[in-house]
Amino acid sequence: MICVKNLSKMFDQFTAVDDLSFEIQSGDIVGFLGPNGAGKSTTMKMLTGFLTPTGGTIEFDGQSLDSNQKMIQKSIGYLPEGAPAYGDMTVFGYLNFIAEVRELKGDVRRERLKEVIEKVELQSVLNRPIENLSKGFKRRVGLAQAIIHDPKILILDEPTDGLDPNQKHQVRRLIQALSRDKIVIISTHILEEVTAVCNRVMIIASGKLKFDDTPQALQQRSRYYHAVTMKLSYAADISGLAEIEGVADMEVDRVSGEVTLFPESGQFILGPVTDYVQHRKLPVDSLFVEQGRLDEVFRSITTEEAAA
Ligand SMILES: Nc1ncnc2c1ncn2[C@@H]1O[C@H](COP(=O)(O)OP(=O)(O)OP(=O)(O)O)[C@@H](O)[C@H]1O
Repeated sequence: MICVKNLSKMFDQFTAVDDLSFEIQSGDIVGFLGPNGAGKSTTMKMLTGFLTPTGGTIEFDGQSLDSNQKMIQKSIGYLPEGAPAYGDMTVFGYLNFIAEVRELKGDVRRERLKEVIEKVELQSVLNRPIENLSKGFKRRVGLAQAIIHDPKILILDEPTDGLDPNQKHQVRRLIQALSRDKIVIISTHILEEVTAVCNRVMIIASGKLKFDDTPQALQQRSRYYHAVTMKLSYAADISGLAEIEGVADMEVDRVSGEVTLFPESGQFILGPVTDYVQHRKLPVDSLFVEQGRLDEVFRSITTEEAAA
């Protein structure tokens, strides 16, 4: 378990991380979200012992990071932002070097290297210098070095940054497969990533924790949660839609032409809306219940902070 209390980091007079407190249990895959400059990387660097906090405490299984850094770092795998590596080394040379640094020896090292290379699918580039690889392969090499010693805690700073959609999918699957019995913390700008991979979301803005709950709870915060959106095949009189019982508001998207009906608090309006549409024979092409729009909640949570 990771226990963080009142963590802060100042760079001169600037507060990058401001009084963060949270606990993370084994099995948690935490999505760490926040706008640019929110303090995600700084927090991750403090969790991994690369940066010393200005204030607060970090404990792993009851042991303070401050006084047990070397021992705790052995159980952490870290993919820093941008996945830095020694560019002139070959992929195999680099991973072998990291395995050595992680004190893996003999058969265990050979086995781990084989396993990780297969898992991250690096077989085709093993003898190529890292600097000549595509961005996607560089990220994968970064991921491989982070997991080589089978750490209990994985801290991944934007692991899918710069990957194409197929590679993103592959890395997410890999993170999910790796996550059993581990703590995984990933920072990302991709909101869909948290619903695809994480069971917990933490949002920070200006160094402060603004949200800490499940991805579903985040979606439920959206004003679109359980709204009904429909598209009509041609213009029709829709004024009555706003009068349906349980409907609080109606909006028409000028670009897409979609009509969205927002429910009153706690109401589920799909039934009355479909009844109305059928009864009035409205020319509806598509109609669905919204699950909540993450970009909208993210904006409202992080700009509340800016306004505060
Ligand atoms: N070494 C440093 N010296 C001074 N300021 C720093 C330093 N490192 C980070 N900062 C500042 O601290 C703030 C938080 O930076 P951080 O990199 O943690 O944000 P982030 O949430 O990871 O952002 P991004 O999503 O853009 O990677 C930023 O304003 C950044 O400029």
